[in-house]
Amino acid sequence: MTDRSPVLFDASPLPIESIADLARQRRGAVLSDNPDFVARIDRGAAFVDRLLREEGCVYGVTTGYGDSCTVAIPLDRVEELPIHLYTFHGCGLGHYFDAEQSRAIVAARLSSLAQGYSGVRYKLLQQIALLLQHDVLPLIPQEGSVGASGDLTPLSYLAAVLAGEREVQYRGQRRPTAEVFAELQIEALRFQPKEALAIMNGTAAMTGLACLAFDRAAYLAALCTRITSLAVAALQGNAYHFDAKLFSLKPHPGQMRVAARIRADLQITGEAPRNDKRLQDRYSLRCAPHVIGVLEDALPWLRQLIETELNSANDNPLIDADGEHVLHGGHFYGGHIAMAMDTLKTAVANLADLMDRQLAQLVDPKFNHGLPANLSGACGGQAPLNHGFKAVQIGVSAWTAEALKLTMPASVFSRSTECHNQDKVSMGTIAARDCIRILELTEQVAAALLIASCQALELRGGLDRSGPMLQATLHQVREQVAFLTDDRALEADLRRCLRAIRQQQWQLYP
Ligand SMILES: N[C@@H](Cc1ccc(O)cc1)C(=O)O
Repeated sequence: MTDRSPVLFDASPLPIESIADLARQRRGAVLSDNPDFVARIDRGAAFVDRLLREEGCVYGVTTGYGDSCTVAIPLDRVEELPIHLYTFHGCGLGHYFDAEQSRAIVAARLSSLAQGYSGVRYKLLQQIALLLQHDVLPLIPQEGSVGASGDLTPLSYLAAVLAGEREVQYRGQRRPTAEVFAELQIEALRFQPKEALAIMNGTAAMTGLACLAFDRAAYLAALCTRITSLAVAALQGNAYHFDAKLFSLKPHPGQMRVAARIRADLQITGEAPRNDKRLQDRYSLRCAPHVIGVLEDALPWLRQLIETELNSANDNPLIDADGEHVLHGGHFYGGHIAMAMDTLKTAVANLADLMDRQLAQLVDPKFNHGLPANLSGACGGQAPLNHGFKAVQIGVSAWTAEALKLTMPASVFSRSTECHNQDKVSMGTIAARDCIRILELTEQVAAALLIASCQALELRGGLDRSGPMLQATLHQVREQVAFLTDDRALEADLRRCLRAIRQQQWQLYP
């Protein structure tokens, strides 16, 4: 049964799926009101207060930020400092994160602050939870983070909104925060001296995006496996390329899982014959488990990187209220997410490339073993006029090229910034944005392949030969997209199919 209970933020570790479910509005959000949790959070804020009173000096509270930490802030002005911090970072540009992405970002920040090492009040966590509960989402420009001093600029938009400033997305509209707060009777927060820094000085933008990317990639890997099975059936490929014994001899677990799924789809049980009539298919069929398997095998490692970041205190300085320490470090550095997203985007783009090659086999009478050119379903006098999937293949080539082009690692483009204080940075947010874009393009390729491979299977009259899993997929696709007889503009069909993929509408494998 799918869990519909609200995601609980109480410092216990959250899996990626909690953030993805929350972002997709399958689950709500609730902040723990357990008295021990509340007290633990507030102890951090109280310790910062005490420190300020006793020592009169705390980094980012009585000093300027980053390279400006040598500048002293007069004690009677420390309350103004957090307002300056989110204000001067209000310089993001580019497109805005969409609602789903913004929810993931806000939730990732709440998860980190709920660890209890950021020296913020429980009240601040409540204010963030309120945003999620009312679905009042900061309007955050995507560009302007180097992902090392935290996602300072994107997260300044969260800070500003908590304080009742800037703009939000609310019920599909872009509106001034103050107006929406007034409507919902939410009071703007006045930050304590360290609170704006705690909100902004972390990796939540890239981490929220990474959760969404992981979830989409895992679904795409399964979908690409199903598409491969459809293509093998439609091309009358050699199903024994996925033989269990064969895969036990090179036992990468994810790769073996992909082969097992294809075997189940194709209903292959017995032993491979000594000589199949199709001895060896092209690599985009024969090596599909070796391509999809790379992604499947990367997922557990990627999960570990993303979930460790998600459930970490990733700002600076950290406040250890129990040990009465201020811990100065660089946990805002998003190196792990940068590596995870650079890796994931490469693995996902390889799926696009694999499917692009499968389509090349399906549409081309030189390789498709007797299927009509371009998978056209037109007969008789109509046949010469019709071009079937010709333009779709061209589209797939373009989407694949665009995806592959974006795989250049972002993390190697570190550059010294902020007067050389941030002289090595992660670029993890750029990697995560690239990864999301590559996922979009690869989902487009998958939508096209799904439609084309179903068309091919039907042209082959192959329904009787294919097992229940392929039949189920064929019926599901037919609910969205009719068989292509005469040429028609396929954009609407592609978009319907794409929507189903994005909503992960089909349960593909148990
Ligand atoms: N990330 C820096 C703080 C910082 C904040 C805002 C800046 O504009 C620059 C730097 C640190 O903790 O060391």
